[in-house]
This record gives sequence, structure tokens and C-alpha cells, in this order.
Amino acid sequence: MASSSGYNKMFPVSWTELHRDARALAWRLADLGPFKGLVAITRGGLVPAAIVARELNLRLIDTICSSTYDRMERGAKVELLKGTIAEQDKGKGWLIVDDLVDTGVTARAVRARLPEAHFATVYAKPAGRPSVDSFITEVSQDTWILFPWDQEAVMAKTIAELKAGQ
Ligand SMILES: O=P(O)(O)OC[C@H]1O[C@H](OP(=O)(O)OP(=O)(O)O)[C@H](O)[C@@H]1O
Ligand SMILES: Nc1nc2[nH]cnc2c(=O)[nH]1
Ligand SMILES: [Mg+2]
Repeated sequence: MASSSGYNKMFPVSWTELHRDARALAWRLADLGPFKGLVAITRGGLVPAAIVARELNLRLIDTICSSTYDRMERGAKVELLKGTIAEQDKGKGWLIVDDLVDTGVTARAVRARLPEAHFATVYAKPAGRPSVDSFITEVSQDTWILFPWDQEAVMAKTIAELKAGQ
């Protein structure tokens, strides 16, 4: 099934799976600190950032506010709407957390401001991998990661309906 957005597969993630994967990321980061604080990339980075901050006992938390996608459509450019106090020292000693890296454009824009920070995401796609320092799970480039906050319960189609193209 080809899609105009270029995403042909869905990778749904439940709250439980996200919690488990963000915790696994925190374990991976635990020996890479100590970190002065954490910068969450809004909005997707907010939930994983809360989990990682709890596990690493980080209390100094700031945001860098970005907007790249509108639903599944990538915008022409990354908009950085708000910077962070971590820019004062180029991010040295800071941990950046986002939910995922896809093409890497968001990560590269943030890294340009915080070149010395450690950049961590829960999920990564191949094109974005070189732009992050740590991640947990890789998914293919044509997969859309469907987060729990973007899901709602609906009645599933039967196999018969799917086969009939309904
Ligand atoms: O590697 P890229 O191709 O740049 O894509 C990754 C970024 O896209 C999404 O954010 P988005 O701009 O959709 O905003 P959101 O976090 O508010 O969902 C996601 O949360 C990452 O921040
Ligand atoms: N939720 C979500 N946001 C994205 N932004 C860029 N790629 C993705 C993705 O696979 N899932
Ligand atoms: Mg985001």
C-alpha cells in the first residue's frame, strides 16, 4: 500500500511500550552523565523526557520548541520557536531528548544550537541515525511511528473486509 506521505507501514506504540523503551534509554544514558540538565524537544520529546528525567534524577529541565511536521506531512523547514538556557554553554553537559529521529532535520537544527550536548531519542530511522548519539529502537524509513497520544480506539476491520478492500 503506497502512501503520498511516503510512509507505507504503521508502528503503533502503546503507553506501556513507550514507558519501557524510554526507561531502556535511561539505562543506556545512566553511565554517560552526569548531566547538568535535560532539554526536551517539544512536543514529542516531552513524555520521554519526563520518564528519562525521573530515572536519572534530573530536575533542571528546559525545552527547545520545534515544529517540522503537520500530521504526517513534513514542512518545508524546521521552525525553532523557542531556544534554551543550555545554549549559553553550547549544550556542554546537557542531555537533549526527543521521541524520534526520522530524516534528521530537526536533530541537526537543534544540534547547531547545542553542538556539545548529548542527543538521545527513543526511536530512530536510518536517515536520522547519524544525527543522534543514543537511541533504543530502529524502524525502517517508510514506517510511521504512531504514538499513544495520536491513537484512539476504533473497531478493527475484519480480515474479510480488508481483503475486499473496504
Ligand atoms: O527527523 P525529522 O524528520 O526532523 O523528524 C523528527 C521530528 O518530527 C517530530 O516532531 P514534529 O515537528 O512533528 O512536532 P511534534 O514533536 O510536536 O509532534 C518528532 O517529534 C521529531 O521531533
Ligand atoms: N509520530 C511521528 N512523528 C514523526 N515525525 C517524523 N516522523 C515521525 C513518525 O514516524 N511518527
Ligand atoms: Mg517533535
